Amino acid sequence: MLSEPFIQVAGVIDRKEAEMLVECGVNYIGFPLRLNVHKEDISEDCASKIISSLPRHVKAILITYLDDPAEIIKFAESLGVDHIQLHGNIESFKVKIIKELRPNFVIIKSIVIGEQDIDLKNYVNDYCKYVDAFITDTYDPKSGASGATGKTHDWEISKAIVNISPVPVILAGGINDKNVQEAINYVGPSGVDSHTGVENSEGRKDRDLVKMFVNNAIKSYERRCIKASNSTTISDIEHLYLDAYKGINRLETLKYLTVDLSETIYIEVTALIRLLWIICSRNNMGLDTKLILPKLKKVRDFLRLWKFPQALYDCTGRHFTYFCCEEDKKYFGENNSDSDYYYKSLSKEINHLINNRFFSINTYNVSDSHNANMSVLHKESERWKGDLISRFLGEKLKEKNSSDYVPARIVYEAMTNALRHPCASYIAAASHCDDRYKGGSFLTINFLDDGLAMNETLKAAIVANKEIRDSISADTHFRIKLKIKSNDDITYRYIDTDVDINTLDTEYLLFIACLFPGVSRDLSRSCYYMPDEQMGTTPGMGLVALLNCACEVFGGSVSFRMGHLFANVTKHNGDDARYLISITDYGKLVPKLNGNMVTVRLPLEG
Ligand SMILES: O=C(O)c1ccccc1NCC(=O)[C@H](O)[C@H](O)COP(=O)(O)O
Repeated sequence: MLSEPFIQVAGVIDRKEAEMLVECGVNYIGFPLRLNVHKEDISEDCASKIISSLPRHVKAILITYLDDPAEIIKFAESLGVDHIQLHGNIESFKVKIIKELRPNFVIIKSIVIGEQDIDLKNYVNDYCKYVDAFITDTYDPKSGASGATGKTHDWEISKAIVNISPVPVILAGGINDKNVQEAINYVGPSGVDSHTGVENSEGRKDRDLVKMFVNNAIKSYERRCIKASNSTTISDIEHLYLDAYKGINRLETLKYLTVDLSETIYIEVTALIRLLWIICSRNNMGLDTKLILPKLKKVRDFLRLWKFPQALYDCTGRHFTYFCCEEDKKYFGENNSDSDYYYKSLSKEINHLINNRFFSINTYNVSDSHNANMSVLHKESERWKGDLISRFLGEKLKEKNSSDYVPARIVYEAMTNALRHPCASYIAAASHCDDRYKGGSFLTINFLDDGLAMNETLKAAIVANKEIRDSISADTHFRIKLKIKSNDDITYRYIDTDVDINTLDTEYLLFIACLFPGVSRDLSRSCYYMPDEQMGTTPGMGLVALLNCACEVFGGSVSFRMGHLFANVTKHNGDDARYLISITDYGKLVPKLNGNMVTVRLPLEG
């Protein structure tokens, strides 16, 4: 694991220089040794002495052209380093051997732009399994050097590598105090490296240049901007989020983050919810997020229509304008009163739910008071029984309402779970019609909370030896077919819901166990627990009822997002399994998400 922000300077000449780099805030020092083109700056003996004197937070990196795994390991260990930058043409199977022999080694593989004609995608796919990061560097055809050239390369190529690589990418080659900000903003690397760019005319590292290089790099890293596309869906926001996380600069540590919606001409409600979640969690950690609003007035009006300003206020206690970039504040008033004005002028049955695309986003603060939580539940599920929505659903849903299985029931079941288990401070419920999802037309209802992920809650209950399963509802048994996607592998397995949950070993199974009948008994940890008799539901059958309504009655799907796992549940047609659950493990690509996200999709006519 690399620390953040990654700022490397390579080629120290002596101990004094190394101390100066540390004082200036450099956290990685590169020692180019055993090279076949360059003369070394320092003897191996002297390098080893400097390495042993570095403070713990500064890491030494051995930069080498060696390509024999045993020799590399021996050399690194004799120097006292566990970070290696493989700068030569070492084959991937050899990198694999190093990783297997020394899993604790942090391996960075160089990709020298212009040196060889390689297929970048294949190269990245081939090496990424065994390396912790890539570093892009410049080839100088005149001197034949592939490092310390002082020359930049085509950043478009490095940017493409950042986009395709699942591991962090560091940018090197001609980087200095003057271009480092532009380089970070353009390429979006997870770290930067400089050698000759911070040297004076005598080839010694210059304190002022190093200081400016480090400070400018840090400034850029603190102010990352993520830009949404013109048609912004939840998966776009997810990808922006993934990309931002892929680097070592995580959203939760970035001091300032700007989300640029300026080009957006269409935005899904679920994308807004995802954004809401990101902004709220950052706000809770005291980190600042700014929004550049859509240029198109129609889209800014949609934000009002979906009550996004109000939702942000509900979740953070800060007015929407707090999150707007200075020049955008004029679009929304100093308080949220202009959104009330908008509603008054718009009402007219909210333009028949905006020309038949039914949009809503409601955010509720939830508390530890039973009455308050019941009123939240009541408010949202009653809203779904209202005339206008019923009429809309009656016309549009493929499976027409039957008295028991109206979407209000789905809303009720989803909200009940969100209120009971995760100890959340807010719950958001949003809905919209999406006619672009997998070619069909769907009503999408999205629930989001900021509490403890359901699988974590279950894990905690198991560890605490709590009674987690209700015996009556656990009598309902069925079989699930699991499809597990992890990296490039897909595996299938069957699981019956009558297994003993305490014996479930993997995280996937624990995740799935949350959907088993009867699970819920006492998962509430120390937070407020709503007695089942007051909720009026069978214990532990909330999620089962939700799956039953959405997948079987309406022929739709339910997706769950917990931690770094994502599961999509559909009715299974084929063997004796009742549901097909596809699990995608984002693994190390994303940190665990705090909270739960449940998305229900119900097919619509036409
Ligand atoms: O730094 C070296 O002397 C070196 C020599 C041969 C291969 C690689 C080398 N260094 C790799 C680096 O990480 C350099 O810092 C990188 O090439 C950037 O150098 P510069 O363009 O001078 O900033």
